[in-house]
Amino acid sequence: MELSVAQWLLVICLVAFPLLYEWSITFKYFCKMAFYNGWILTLAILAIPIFLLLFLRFMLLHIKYLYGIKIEVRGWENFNIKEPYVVVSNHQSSLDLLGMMEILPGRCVPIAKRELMYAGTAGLACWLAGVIFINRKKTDDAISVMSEAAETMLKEDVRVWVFPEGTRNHSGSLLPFKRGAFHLAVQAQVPVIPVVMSSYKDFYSKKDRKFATGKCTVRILPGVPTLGLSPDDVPDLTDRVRGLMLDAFSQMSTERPGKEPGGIH
Ligand SMILES: CCCCCCCCCCCCCCC(=O)SCCNC(=O)CCNC(=O)[C@H](O)C(C)(C)COP(=O)(O)OP(=O)(O)OC[C@H]1O[C@@H](n2cnc3c(N)ncnc32)[C@H](O)[C@@H]1OP(=O)(O)O
Ligand SMILES: CCCCCCCC/C=C\CCCCCCCC(=O)OC[C@@H](O)COP(=O)(O)O
Repeated sequence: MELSVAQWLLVICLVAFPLLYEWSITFKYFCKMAFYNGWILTLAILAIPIFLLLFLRFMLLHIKYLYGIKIEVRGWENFNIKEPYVVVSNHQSSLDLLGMMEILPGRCVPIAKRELMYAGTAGLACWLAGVIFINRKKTDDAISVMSEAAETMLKEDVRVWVFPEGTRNHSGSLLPFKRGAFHLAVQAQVPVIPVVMSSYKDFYSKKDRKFATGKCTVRILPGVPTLGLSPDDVPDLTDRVRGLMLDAFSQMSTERPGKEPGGIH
């Protein structure tokens, strides 16, 4: 039986792909990231007609199993607050979505950069689900969107999730915090609940093109009240919350979680 050129190419690809995947850490990294983004874009098509953040959450929960990432959550009790609050969490990578979806409280809306709105089906699903978009290039616009969010939180009893570093940070520590989240909490007079995701460096590194299986701990810290605080107190509140998160992050980094078997290797 003679094979056509197309068939030969197919055979070569079928043989080369698994070999490359096993031998090259970089190839594996790009495959896994491509699948991550592609899978989210695909799932978003299903999410578009439902447009509920809670639905997005349940749709994305299985991804940690595909990637063999074990997520341990500590401090659930700190979310047992009936009133609205502002969640602030560290931001290492787009993989934060996994930790975020693991604990996303009900009626909680994330604040995201405006560019995400144009991320194809995922952007549309986020927009329909009520994600709040801010234009980081126009400070005044971003501030007025966040002030509106403070009113909405109280009027509609919603919680808001902010990444106060304002950008992804692979440095293995926390960047200085922007103050928007804390102004928001003070304006609404609601507590700030810090959430810390442990470092991914044991299993994921964009710089080294590494993406293995592993474990991440997500800690929900006790809420920090803002009742009675004024805009003048925001710098101190920001520093205090960052200090608490940095302590938790450093402590979790020394715990050095071991690798977990399973998932896409
Ligand atoms: C199946 C499909 C699934 C799809 C996926 C599911 C959904 C998941 C969605 C996940 C989304 C995750 C997205 C993550 C991101 O996009 S992170 C990037 C965007 N977020 C942020 O940037 C938030 C943090 N940034 C801030 O808080 C900033 O302060 C900001 C408000 C944006 C303004 O930034 P900037 O222009 O850089 O200015 P400064 O920070 O320097 O601030 C200038 C002065 O203004 C004061 N300030 C800030 N906010 C306020 C406010 N609300 N009210 C009054 N004043 C404010 C600030 O304190 C500065 O003054 P001083 O220097 O303190 O005097
Ligand atoms: C037809 C258009 C196709 C567009 C393809 C876009 C590919 C992206 C697909 C899916 C994205 C998955 C959603 C992940 C959400 C994670 C949010 C995130 O990590 O945003 C980064 C933002 O916090 C900070 O950005 P910068 O670090 O400042 O940069």
